[in-house]
Amino acid sequence: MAEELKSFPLSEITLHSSKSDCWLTIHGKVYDVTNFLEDHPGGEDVLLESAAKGDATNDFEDVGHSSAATSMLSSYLIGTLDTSSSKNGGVVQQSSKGVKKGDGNVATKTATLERQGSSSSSMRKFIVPLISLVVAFVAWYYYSHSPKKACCSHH
Ligand code: HEM
Repeated sequence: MAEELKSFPLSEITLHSSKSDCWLTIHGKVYDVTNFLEDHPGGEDVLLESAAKGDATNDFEDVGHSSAATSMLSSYLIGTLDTSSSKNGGVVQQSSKGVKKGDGNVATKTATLERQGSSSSSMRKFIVPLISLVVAFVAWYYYSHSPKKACCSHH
């Protein structure tokens, strides 16, 4: 009898990050490691930290766990990661960073545009009087060196 695994959004997994209730997700599967905390050769703290993030995939892989460790996972399996919540503004596996990064990029782009906008407008503020000055100087130069003046001067 194939049991349907329950699916949990990442936001719910992160709620279970205490010593007495500790869930984490690795490769899209959700594990309740509460009873494993004390037995984990890497210590309980790392598990609790990963649980607080929810997605422990990278942490688990970075350590280079043995195949024995990987096969232990199945005994703690309680469900799968619900990725559909991302469409409703939720967070998905490995994408909480991505989402934030995306927002960050938009913010950076906006800031850059704003900066460009303000710099180009300050450029205009600077260039307009400069051009007026140049025009005024050229006008004065031609006026004071005009042939008419030279012709009518009696020096
Ligand atoms: C349910 C998930 C996990 C299981 C079943 C598990 C199991 C194991 C096992 C059996 C070992 C001994 C070495 C080996 O066989 O590879 C180990 C070591 C280790 N684990 Fe995990 N682990 C899990 C999750 C994590 C997570 C999320 C981290 C986060 C960083 C982590 C960090 C470590 C570290 C640092 C060691 C090395 C300990 C040492 O060599 O002193 N583990 N783990």
